[in-house]
Amino acid sequence: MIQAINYIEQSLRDSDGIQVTNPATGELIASIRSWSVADVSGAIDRADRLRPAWAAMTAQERATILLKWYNLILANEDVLAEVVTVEAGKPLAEALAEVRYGAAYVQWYAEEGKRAYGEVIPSFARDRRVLTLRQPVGTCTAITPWNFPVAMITRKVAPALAAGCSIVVKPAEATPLSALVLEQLAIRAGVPEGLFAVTPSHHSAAVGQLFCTHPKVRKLSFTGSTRVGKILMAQAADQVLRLSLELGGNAPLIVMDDADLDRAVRGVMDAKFRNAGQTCVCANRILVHDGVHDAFVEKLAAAVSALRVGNGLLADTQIGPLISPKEAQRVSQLVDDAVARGATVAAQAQGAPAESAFAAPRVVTGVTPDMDLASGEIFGPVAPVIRFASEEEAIALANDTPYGLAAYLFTGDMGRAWRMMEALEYGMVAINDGRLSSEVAPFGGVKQSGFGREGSAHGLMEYMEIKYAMMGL
Ligand SMILES: NC(=O)c1ccc[n+]([C@@H]2O[C@H](COP(=O)([O-])OP(=O)(O)OC[C@H]3O[C@@H](n4cnc5c(N)ncnc54)[C@H](O)[C@@H]3O)[C@@H](O)[C@H]2O)c1
Ligand SMILES: N[C@@H](CC=O)C(=O)O
Repeated sequence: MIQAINYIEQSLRDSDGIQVTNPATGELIASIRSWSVADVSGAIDRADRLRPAWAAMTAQERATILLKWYNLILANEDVLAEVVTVEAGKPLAEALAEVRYGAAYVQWYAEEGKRAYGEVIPSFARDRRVLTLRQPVGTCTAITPWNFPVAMITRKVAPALAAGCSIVVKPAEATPLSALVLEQLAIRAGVPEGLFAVTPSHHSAAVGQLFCTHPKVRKLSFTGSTRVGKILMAQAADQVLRLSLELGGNAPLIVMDDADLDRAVRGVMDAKFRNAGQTCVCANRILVHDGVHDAFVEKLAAAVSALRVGNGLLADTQIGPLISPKEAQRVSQLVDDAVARGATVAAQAQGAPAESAFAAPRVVTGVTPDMDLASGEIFGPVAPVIRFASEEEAIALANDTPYGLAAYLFTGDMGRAWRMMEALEYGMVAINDGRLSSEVAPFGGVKQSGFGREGSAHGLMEYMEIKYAMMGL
């Protein structure tokens, strides 16, 4: 049994609760308490009671505790990384990178909380003074997915705590263990127990409804699918609840005929195959100019064929399993459907065991926009290649989706890069690079990829209200 389970209090274990399994082996790792809706409601009440004392502290006092939490996460990074690998499947090196990435949000917001400045505004009258101040939103809730079980929590909880809010988090059922370890480390750092509460539950839909309707909740931050985001948005309308929605994507990665092809291939390997393709910002459609299509596909095929698939705990694994056998089956069906409609599997990595949660990394050529492989979110290690003939066609293809999270562009012409970046209807555009996530930058989408930003100074403002104060002299 992994060392990390020792971090989880005995009281949180329950043999009839949520069964957490290792997607690489199907083995049961732990069984933990599933919170009832009434229990979660109690957690919200408790978080709300603890909030005023936390909000009354100075930003520096909160920062001191958050920095202790940051240091504790780093001191336990190997344990946390192992938990992430065992419950989510991603290779250890990637899991460690996620833990450090997640910790970076805690450090960033510990510091940024001290800069939640107000304004003194030139007045509209000689005898009046106009100013603004920032105040914490209040008691918050969050619902998070399984694909980044550490970072998707810290990038909500750190700004919430830094702003002076309390927050109750329901993690994904597949990955509650890293969330519980994060909570324990926060308590050890000095965050009052219950101010940041983790409430894993089998009752996702009912807890979601509670988060939208509980009278003490002032905000819900959700990361997950567009389907569930829409349900929550409808439920939140009744009490005009403040929302942040970080939803699904269908990222285009455009390779122009003037691109450095080796660099573009490296970009696809980063943007497509991170976490076995289970990332909201994963390149979902590789759009390649006719003039370089064959040369590019040859290089990409060589790189994908060389990927090593296996259990994430093994040192040389580059691609772990998907989150469940059902997901692997869904991804294979998408490829089969595209092939039946005329596409070709141009390359495939070896080593993915059949009938399991593993999916073979593949390059599929001859894909057209109407195929399900191109129009939906793949969430697996498959790179569909679509040809185009002009800059205008590339932009039209890229924007022809209800999603608008991330886009990638490879070109050697800086004028074209600027022009195309502006024309892409996406919240984030990476030029000549396949990685854009960072705690210093505003992460978020447009269209049906949601609204709100996480990371950077903008992420703190998601947890603060502006109060306008006017004083007559
Ligand atoms: N934009 C981003 O920052 C971002 C980041 C990571 C993942 N995602 C998206 O998340 C999705 C993958 O994650 P997933 O499969 O866990 O998504 P999901 O929407 O199925 O689940 C996300 C969370 O919502 C909960 N949930 C499920 N049904 C619910 C309901 N009716 N009411 C309330 N909560 C409910 C789940 O238990 C889980 O905790 C992908 O679409 C991916 O693009 C987006
Ligand atoms: N991968 C994203 C989160 C979405 O999956 C990130 O880089 O933060």
